Amino acid sequence: MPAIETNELGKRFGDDIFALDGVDLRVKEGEIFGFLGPNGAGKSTTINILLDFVRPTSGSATVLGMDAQDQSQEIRRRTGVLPEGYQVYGRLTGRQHVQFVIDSKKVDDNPDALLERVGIPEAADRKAGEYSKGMKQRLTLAMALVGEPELLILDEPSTGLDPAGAREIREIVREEAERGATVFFSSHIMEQVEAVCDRVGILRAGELVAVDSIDGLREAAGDGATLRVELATVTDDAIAVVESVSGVTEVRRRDGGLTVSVGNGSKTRVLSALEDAGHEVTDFRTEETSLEEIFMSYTEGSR
Ligand SMILES: Nc1ncnc2c1ncn2[C@@H]1O[C@H](COP(=O)(O)OP(=O)(O)OP(=O)(O)O)[C@@H](O)[C@H]1O
Repeated sequence: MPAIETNELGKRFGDDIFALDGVDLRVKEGEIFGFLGPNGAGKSTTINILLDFVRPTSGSATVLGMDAQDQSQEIRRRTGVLPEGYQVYGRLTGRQHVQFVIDSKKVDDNPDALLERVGIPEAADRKAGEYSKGMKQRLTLAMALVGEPELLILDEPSTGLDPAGAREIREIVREEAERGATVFFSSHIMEQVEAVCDRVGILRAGELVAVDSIDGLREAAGDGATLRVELATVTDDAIAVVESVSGVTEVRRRDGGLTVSVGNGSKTRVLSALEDAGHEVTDFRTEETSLEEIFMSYTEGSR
């Protein structure tokens, strides 16, 4: 049974905003799934439908094998959610927030242990209205972790966090997956996604344009690569030589060398063209396509 499944899911706002258009998504049990897409692609709308905060206009969705609309209460009981833009209750303390979720889920977690886990134990007795943005985000994560949920749905969990906070989130996500939970999270931070996700889905203008492991996406993106060429001296002539090699799509001067985007088969031609023109190449290596480049290729309309 998939942890999340949508069938031809569609959502229209008003007459002409198609937030989702026939999305078929399957998230396997136990995996860490990154849900990517540019602003307005429909990520939050999808998440809101899974949790029955928003009703679809077509298609259907199941979460943990249950219908997202008919069994939403049971889904929310078994799911930990970090919603986008969660507003804290300014007058309640951090501990009271977590205790509230503990009580509503009828579990007996220790709120202080959860606040400790997300890195804000010393703020337990302070009013959440006084928390910084990152502290509020950490508090919201602690609330999502209550009751060891089978599924975690995190909408932009790293928003507002400093680098240490982002790393802690990655650790928590991994720990949760090791415990057996499925983690579904949306993010714009590609390094974060690349570091923890088993698979990613890329949404673009309401349509799912790719679903695969990052390596799978890299393969599908073709044989294009980025070359790093170190030269004894970088000159305009060297740049012109590289630009004239067939298959080269972009040449950038960076630090003491060149960063070159090339298609399949052009790598060695770049090297020989430079040497033929009398330029001394001191180092030459291929860089892996980053998730960010893959993301851009799917979402900028270039494929
Ligand atoms: N309540 C609403 N009323 C009208 N349009 C809406 C509503 N909620 C979302 N939309 C529209 O649906 C589309 C998808 O929005 P959504 O918030 O799902 O995108 P997103 O991928 O989560 O974006 P972001 O990365 O900016 O959070 C956008 O065009 C948005 O304006």
